[in-house]
Amino acid sequence: MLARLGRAGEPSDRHQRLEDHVGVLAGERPHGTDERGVGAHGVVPHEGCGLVVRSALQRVHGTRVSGRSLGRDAVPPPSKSVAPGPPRTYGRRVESSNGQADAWTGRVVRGDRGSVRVVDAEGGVTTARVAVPVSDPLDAPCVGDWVVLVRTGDDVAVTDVAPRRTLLERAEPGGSSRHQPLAANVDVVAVVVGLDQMPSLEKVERLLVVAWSSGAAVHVVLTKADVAPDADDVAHDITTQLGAETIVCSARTGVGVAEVAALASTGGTLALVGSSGAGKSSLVNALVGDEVVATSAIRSDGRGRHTTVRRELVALPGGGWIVDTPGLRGVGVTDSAGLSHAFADVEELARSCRFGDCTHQVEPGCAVRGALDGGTLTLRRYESWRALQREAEWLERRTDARLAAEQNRQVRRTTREQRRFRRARGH
Ligand SMILES: Nc1nc2c(ncn2[C@@H]2O[C@H](COP(=O)(O)OP(=O)(O)OP(=O)(O)O)[C@@H](O)[C@H]2O)c(=O)[nH]1
Ligand SMILES: [Zn+2]
Repeated sequence: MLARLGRAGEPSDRHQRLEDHVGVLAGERPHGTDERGVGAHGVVPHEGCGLVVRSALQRVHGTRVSGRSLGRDAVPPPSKSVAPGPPRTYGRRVESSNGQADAWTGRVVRGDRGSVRVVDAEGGVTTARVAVPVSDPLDAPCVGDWVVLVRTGDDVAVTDVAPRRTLLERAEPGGSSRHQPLAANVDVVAVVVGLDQMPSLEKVERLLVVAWSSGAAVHVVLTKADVAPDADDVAHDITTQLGAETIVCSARTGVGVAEVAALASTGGTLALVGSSGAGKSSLVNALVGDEVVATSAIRSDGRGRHTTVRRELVALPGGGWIVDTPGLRGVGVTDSAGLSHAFADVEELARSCRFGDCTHQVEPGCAVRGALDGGTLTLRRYESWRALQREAEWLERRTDARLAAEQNRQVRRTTREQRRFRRARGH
């Protein structure tokens, strides 16, 4: 199995590793990154699948294009085509070493429990069973992942997931320390905020932390500008108070939609996050120019507003890809890396406090309190930072405790098995 990126590492280290893993399976390189070779990334063939995955991946990357291609003719055509068709570079059929199975690569456009839909180079979509070990929910292939598919008879299985360049994730609802993958290999995360209500800066800050934790670039998209005469003032406040780049748009009138599309137009992947009803699905429809995602307004059963149940990767007409995520009601802050980005101003102040372990409460020489007193930092932002920081720390402790408990269970299981084995052999 391919190594998964750990989330527990030092933020900068994690992001460096994310960068190092750029484009392992991708036939096209994400914008803002260099073309890199595959072999250097330590891609390991999946044990027992009988395929030379490494050379397959090299071929996908265009470093080894010669040789026989047996997949194409040996395999029934994929079930369906997506429109508009994805770039042909999205994956390629690859050679099998045993002549019994064949394999190819592609990108997950939709993830369901236990199965995924994968688009390949020809634009075909295949539903495949997930056959990679998933001990942590984060290991499960999710939308945006580059995967290796293997066909054996009628069975198509995902046998490998490429290391993720970026990963948008959230803490599972209900206070659990488990994390849920939302979208992988995203280049830009847009935090979508509906201007039909006065946006809560704390909520936007929370979403910004989640967005920055992914390792992708981040923008705030203020939508429904058609019902907000003060849209530009709100944008100004968000830019100055939260330090985030902001786009004002309306799915209804089309204002600013091209600007949002430009975030992904160089072939990148754009993910939308935001609370339920913010206007994400409507924005996807406006961007794609089609009713591709059900919006709240056309839901007929009247049961709540959680309309976008499926997070599908959709091709944008002007290039690039977009994925909508379900409305995040209670988003858990997943790690401190995102916090450092979303509160870069406050964390920079904290670094210049006199004491390294300053709690920014009563200590002399506290730069944070100094900024509060001097009026350059608002109490609102300071309190929002403290609250999210406490939450991230709590979650990290819970995660460590859970991982330790799982490790203990594994050790006990192995010891039990060894004992049984020795007994069976008469020792
Ligand atoms: N006036 C106005 N209303 C909009 C706009 N975009 C969306 N809406 C309305 O806002 C409501 C919610 O829009 P959705 O696009 O379904 O919101 P969502 O963020 O996808 O919601 P979830 O799928 O629940 O996460 C619907 O009634 C839309 O018609 C806009 O630009 N202007
Ligand atoms: Zn301090």
